Amino acid sequence: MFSNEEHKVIIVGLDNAGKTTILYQFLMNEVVHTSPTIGSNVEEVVWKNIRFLMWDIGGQESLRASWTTYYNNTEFVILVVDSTDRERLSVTKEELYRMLPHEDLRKAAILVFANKQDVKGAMSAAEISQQMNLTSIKNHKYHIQACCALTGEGLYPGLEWMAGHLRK
Ligand SMILES: Nc1nc2c(ncn2[C@@H]2O[C@H](COP(=O)(O)OP(=O)(O)OP(=O)(O)O)[C@@H](O)[C@H]2O)c(=O)[nH]1
Ligand SMILES: [Mg+2]
Repeated sequence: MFSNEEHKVIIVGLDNAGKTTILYQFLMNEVVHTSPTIGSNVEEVVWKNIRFLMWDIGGQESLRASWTTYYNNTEFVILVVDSTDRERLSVTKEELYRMLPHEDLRKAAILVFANKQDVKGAMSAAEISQQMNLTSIKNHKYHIQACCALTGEGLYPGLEWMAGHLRK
């Protein structure tokens, strides 16, 4: 059955995590030159006849308070983690657990991308999952996927997971 429905996705995470790079990999299968996002980018990504409306939101500290203004009707949260940034993983964790109880995200499923796996010494998805205590998440569907936005590796397996968890 063909569904014309559009599935809203927000892409969040700290500055420099690779959110914008991921959005444009999905859109064009290319690495674009990025600069820090002020505000947001929005693009429609169509994959296997599924339409995702993807909002890529700036992750700088001063912008994080505005993330909530994007939550309404969100079906998927893609949380992008810079797997090389051990120092700030706790900040990402705080941001995640601040988001989860929000009423507008009550039904959202969470996909965590452990990005920058091409960098030597990057934390594995398992390590990030453990540090972020993802198994404590009880009221949301979630999945963690290792990826590299520069090559695109791991990105489509992430979309595949989302496709399996569309809101019915
Ligand atoms: N080595 C490596 N670098 C990456 C990867 N993904 C993104 N980058 C680089 O990381 C930097 C930041 O990427 P952006 O996509 O602009 O990050 P962002 O999350 O959108 O940042 P803000 O807009 O400030 O929130 C850029 O130099 C990217 O080329 C990756 O998988 N591996
Ligand atoms: Mg950006």
